[in-house]
Amino acid sequence: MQSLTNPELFKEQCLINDRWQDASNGARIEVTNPFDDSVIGHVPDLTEDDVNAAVAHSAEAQISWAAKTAAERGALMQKWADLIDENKEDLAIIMTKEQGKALAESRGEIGYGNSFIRWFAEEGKRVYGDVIPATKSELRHVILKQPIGVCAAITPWNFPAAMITRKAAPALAAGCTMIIKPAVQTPYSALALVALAEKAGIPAGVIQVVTGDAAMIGNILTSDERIKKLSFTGSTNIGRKLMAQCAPTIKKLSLELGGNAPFIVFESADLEKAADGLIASKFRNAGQTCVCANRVYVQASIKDKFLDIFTKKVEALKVGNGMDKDTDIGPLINEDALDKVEKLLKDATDKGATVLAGGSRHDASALTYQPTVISGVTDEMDIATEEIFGPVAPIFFFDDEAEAIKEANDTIYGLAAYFYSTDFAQAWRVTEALEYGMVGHNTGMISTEVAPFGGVKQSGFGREGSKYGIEDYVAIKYWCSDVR
Ligand SMILES: NC(=O)c1ccc[n+]([C@@H]2O[C@H](COP(=O)([O-])OP(=O)(O)OC[C@H]3O[C@@H](n4cnc5c(N)ncnc54)[C@H](O)[C@@H]3O)[C@@H](O)[C@H]2O)c1
Ligand SMILES: O=C[C@H](O)CS(=O)(=O)O
Repeated sequence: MQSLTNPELFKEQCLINDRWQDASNGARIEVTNPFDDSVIGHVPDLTEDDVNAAVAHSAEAQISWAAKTAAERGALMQKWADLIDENKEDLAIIMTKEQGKALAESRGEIGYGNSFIRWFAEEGKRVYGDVIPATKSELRHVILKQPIGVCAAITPWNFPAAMITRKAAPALAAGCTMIIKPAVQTPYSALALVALAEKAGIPAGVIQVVTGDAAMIGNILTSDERIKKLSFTGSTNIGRKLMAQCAPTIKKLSLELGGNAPFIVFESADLEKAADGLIASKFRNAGQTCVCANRVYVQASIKDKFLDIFTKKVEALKVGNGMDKDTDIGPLINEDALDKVEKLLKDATDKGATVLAGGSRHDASALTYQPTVISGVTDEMDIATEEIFGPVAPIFFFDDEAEAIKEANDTIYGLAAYFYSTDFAQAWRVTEALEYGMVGHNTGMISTEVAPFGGVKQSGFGREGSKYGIEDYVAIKYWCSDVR
């Protein structure tokens, strides 16, 4: 890949144990740039034997990795984080080339992803147990927390780096090893991160990336007894499937799944701030994030004023090549994603919605779409229940708080929700009433390594980041001892 300061970061092989290798049968998968459909390169289409070898190396490496102290693991993780910081621009270029997002967003994701490595390098030192007061004079009750062992991660294309480190960091800090299967559309960010982990001195087999047929690799990662936990981030449909595949071996599971975030603008809101927050939440990554505003509810009493402010901001957004510094919105990931956006929009307008801005493909390239606002959206439209995963803001209207809460909660999902209000009594009521794992109040950007990221209902379970995130990678052992 041209334009990299450190071309060695562009890996077209997988690191299995201590060797960068092709698939044993030489099979390869082509990877393209979603902005112009140019071929970026190829990655191995690994065989079952190749993936099973990675599992074996992971199991072997886990023993010595767990034997290190948390401080020793943390020091190696900090070296890894230092190398990521040093190579941030190259990592961002790789990400924009393979995923399409604006370069500024890629830089942001690299920093966000690295924050998990630094956070858990420290959290690993705080995996405390307990000594419980004796129930009898001769008995001692002690609680140990130990690493659960070999872990696997299956990650999506929309955040090719952060979804990797948000899983690998707590796993490694706890003394686990990790095998990662990135999305086939965006493998290079994962491979570059692992190359830097190797350079930092993280031992062979501790963190590996396997590329190839998703179903085949998934079958191995969900069924192999040696793998004790699977962490999946992706669609709810695939999450259900993987959950079922993990059942026979009772694997520990974390599921970060789909979303359908409501974004509520109450009449007491600062409308300028609300419009800025909606731009940030809705159009980040061209609307391809699990926590994007997916349904916008505007109180009827301020709808005209808010829509005027918001629509003008949407029309100012620039669509283009993510590598151009002025680009706000890059391409969608593939033709299927674009087709879905067009189908949802046609269904909505056929059923009476009105286009206030955008509404069609952009001429910047084949997979770009105009940032779009539609109003007069109703529950009868498919866009009310489906995750759009594109730059379209559907506007609903409501009269009172009770109606807004009822509408906001009317979904199988429960990942993120947002509302703007300067009435703090209302803020307490609304936050407590919203059935979501995360609530943004007067902000459209909530994600940080210090807070627990995750959902309820069919958005999954488990939490990533925060003081809670490492708990998913340890097992509690109760030791009862008669000291007579
Ligand atoms: N909750 C979160 O933190 C979060 C974060 C990012 C994305 N997502 C969700 O992910 C979805 C978009 O990402 P996507 O299109 O990559 O999702 P996806 O579910 O299609 O794919 C996610 C990962 O699963 C793999 N996969 C697909 N089928 C598989 C199978 N049968 N066995 C094993 N692995 C399989 C894919 O190759 C990819 O690596 C959206 O629904 C979005 O909301 C959620
Ligand atoms: O798409 C899902 C990501 O988790 C979004 S965020 O970058 O963590 O907000």
